[in-house]
Amino acid sequence: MLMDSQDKNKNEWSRLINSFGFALNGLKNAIMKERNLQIHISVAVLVVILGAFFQLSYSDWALLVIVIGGMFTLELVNTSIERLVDLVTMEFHPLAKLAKDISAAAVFVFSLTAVVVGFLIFYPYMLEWFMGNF
Ligand SMILES: Nc1ncnc2c1ncn2[C@@H]1O[C@H](COP(=O)(O)OP(=O)(O)OP(=O)(O)O)[C@@H](O)[C@H]1O
Repeated sequence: MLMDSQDKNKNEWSRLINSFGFALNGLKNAIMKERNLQIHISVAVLVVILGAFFQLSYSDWALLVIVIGGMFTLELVNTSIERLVDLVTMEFHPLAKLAKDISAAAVFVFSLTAVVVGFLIFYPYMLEWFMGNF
């Protein structure tokens, strides 16, 4: 009985470790193949450097982390939808077009949101910096 529950626990752990492995594999594949994701990573790095330069507050960092994480997540979901559509059909199909276009629209809407949030976060710091330096 004790052995059974130990085996079950071990099984649960190995399933958990396996699913991390699958997720990392998906992440690696998307980063290596998706140009948009590479652009987002470069922009995120620049934004983090800018954040360090302006010494953002904890709450502003938290907002930035949510926006950057959300952007990556959405881009990964978009990539996954593109792959799924390609798996279903390589022929031209109006529904395939709609699925890809709407998925791309979701990324676009969040990108605009991220730009606005970024502006709202950085504007006061930039203003203060300009006031102090000019
Ligand atoms: N099977 C299809 N049927 C109809 N339209 C399609 C189909 N596949 C792609 N499209 C259209 O062509 C556009 C570009 O397709 P593509 O597969 O190159 O996707 P993408 O958004 O450029 O993604 P990526 O280049 O990152 O793989 C889509 O947004 C969609 O409008």
